[in-house]
Amino acid sequence: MGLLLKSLVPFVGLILALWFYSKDDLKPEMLKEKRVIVTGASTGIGEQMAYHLAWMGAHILVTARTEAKLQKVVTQCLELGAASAHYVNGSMEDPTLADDVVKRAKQLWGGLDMLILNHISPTYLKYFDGDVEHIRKLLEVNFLSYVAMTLSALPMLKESGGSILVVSSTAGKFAIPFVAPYSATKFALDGFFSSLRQELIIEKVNVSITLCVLGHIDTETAKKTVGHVFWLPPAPKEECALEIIKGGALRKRELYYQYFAVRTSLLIRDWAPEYLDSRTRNHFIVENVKRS
Ligand SMILES: NC(=O)C1=CN([C@@H]2O[C@H](COP(=O)(O)OP(=O)(O)OC[C@H]3O[C@@H](n4cnc5c(N)ncnc54)[C@H](OP(=O)(O)O)[C@@H]3O)[C@@H](O)[C@H]2O)C=CC1
Ligand SMILES: C[C@H](CCC(=O)NCCS(=O)(=O)O)[C@H]1CC[C@H]2[C@@H]3C(=O)C[C@@H]4C[C@H](O)CC[C@]4(C)[C@H]3CC[C@]12C
Repeated sequence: MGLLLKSLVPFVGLILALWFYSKDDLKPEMLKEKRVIVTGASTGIGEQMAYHLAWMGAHILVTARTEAKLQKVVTQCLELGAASAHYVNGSMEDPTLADDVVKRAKQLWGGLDMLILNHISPTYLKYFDGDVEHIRKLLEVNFLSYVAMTLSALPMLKESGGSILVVSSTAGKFAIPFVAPYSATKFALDGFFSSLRQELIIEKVNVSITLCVLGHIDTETAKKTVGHVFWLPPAPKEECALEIIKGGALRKRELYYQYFAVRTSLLIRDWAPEYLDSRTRNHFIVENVKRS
């Protein structure tokens, strides 16, 4: 036992040291003058990403449905130091919008360096009630429009050696109750974009894809939706937004936020899935969850 411990301690030390020194860092200059589209940026994490990109001096194009909110985000981005800031408003339920947004970027800048796919259609947290129309709508907005935007943007991203950031969730990696329709769309994103990443690598195309796996974040929507049913405190949206940009700029394969909670859950998922299922269920106050 003593011998095992003696040989284990330096080994763990070595792993920790390697991890610490291999940590890359984001330099704000990396985003200066970069041409970036952020979807779902009228509020929440998307809005915070737009502000971080602004103080780093990027060119920004934000999208969402609510024009008045987008106008405010654009004004704020310009005040923070964005190289330029514009918006396109519309619903991603409209299958032509994805291409329109990308065309606008081409018209404004002649190219694109980063595509941040972040928008989601509003969803509920409750027992699945058989509402297949809701699943169809979420697939359209949360999944198919991501694919459509990627297809339209790929030629410009190939030219610039750019990046695609796909904002996903722990609910796209393991079983979280009461979000079945939403969870299906996030698992679909992992399947599609992880496969596409493999193809880009095989074809030596210099476009990175970063899948961002987020835990519980303190956006207004999240507070309203889960405040009364989830025990664990949420993490700050401002820090989360910065970590996403950092992960994309450093061309990471996947980004986890909050890092330790999410990575630990993923480790448990592969080795003791039943334990992860029951631990996750225990984080919910099920008495407060609606049935329909
Ligand atoms: N908050 C959390 O706890 C977690 C969030 N995530 C992920 O982070 C990302 C951002 O989440 P969060 O900031 O909380 O979400 P918010 O609800 O705060 O923001 C969603 C954004 O999407 C836009 N949107 C909604 N419907 C449509 C539509 N039909 N077409 C186009 N845009 C639309 C909204 O603007 P408008 O209404 O004006 O259209 C808004 O800008 C999402 O991908 C989410 O899955 C992942 C894990 C946890
Ligand atoms: C509360 C969920 C996070 C669970 C988690 O990651 N826990 C840490 C791991 S552990 O439990 O094993 O320790 C949130 C995961 C998915 C979120 C939902 C989501 O992403 C979609 C909506 C987004 C919207 O902005 C807010 C409401 C959501 C339904 C959101 C609610 C919180 C989650 C269920």
